[in-house]
Amino acid sequence: MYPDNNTVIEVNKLTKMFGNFTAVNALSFKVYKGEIFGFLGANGAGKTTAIKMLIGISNPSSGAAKVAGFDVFTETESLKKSIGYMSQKFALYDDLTVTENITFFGGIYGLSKLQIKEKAAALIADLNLEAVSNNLVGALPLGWKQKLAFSVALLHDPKIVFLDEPTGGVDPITRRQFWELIYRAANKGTTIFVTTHYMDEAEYCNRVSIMVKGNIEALDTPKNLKKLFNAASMNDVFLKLART
Ligand SMILES: Nc1ncnc2c1ncn2[C@@H]1O[C@H](COP(=O)(O)OP(=O)(O)OP(=O)(O)O)[C@@H](O)[C@H]1O
Repeated sequence: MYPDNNTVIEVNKLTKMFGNFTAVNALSFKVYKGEIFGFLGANGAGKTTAIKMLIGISNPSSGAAKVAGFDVFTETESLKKSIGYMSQKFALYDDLTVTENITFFGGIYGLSKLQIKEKAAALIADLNLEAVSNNLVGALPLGWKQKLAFSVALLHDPKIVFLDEPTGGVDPITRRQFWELIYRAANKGTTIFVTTHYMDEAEYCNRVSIMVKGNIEALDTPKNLKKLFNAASMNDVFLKLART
């Protein structure tokens, strides 16, 4: 399905130690253009530590990785320009309006004034935010904030967007709507690297890896993982692995 020349993330024995503690242990995997890659694991499994290395803000202890063609040790500035990032904890500025947030992040991403104006108009229309474009983001419902934060993370047309628990705290219908945006971005060729604790979302991914105590214990399509673990759902797969 995904030929090797479409590899956008290539990880080889990537490891992170904190003193004597191995938080991420020799991860090796590839992620492809336009793929929705689920990066699962229980609390403390090492997901955030791995993501920090992949987005170029934490030096690996050993191993190698290329993200969007850039080395995570030596080319972090170019790497950062080629990716988008959104987490549950840090997204947008509550005390700026919708338009101001878009303008601010567009500037950080190095877009021109004209590009920002055009992209802001398209984004606001796309998300049906016309009526609230001059409202403070802090006053928006959480689900709207998340959709806006995702769209802002895509402003500079990154090759890959990293989503660290992007849908925490909202209801299943709102999460489903968020995933519609993910599918649209993936269909346009953007790679989605997503962590989640919601197993229904794991089912939506093209492939899923499951980390247990710093190791990737399983990596395949949801369909194959269910077969492999003789499980009815990804929830069952996850519980079987997490219990081992
Ligand atoms: N800076 C640090 N120094 C020491 N230990 C750390 C540091 N950062 C993370 N850890 C430890 O590394 C392990 C993995 O943490 P990490 O935050 O990557 O897990 P996670 O899978 O992202 O968990 P969660 O789902 O709760 O976000 C944990 O045991 C954590 O305590």
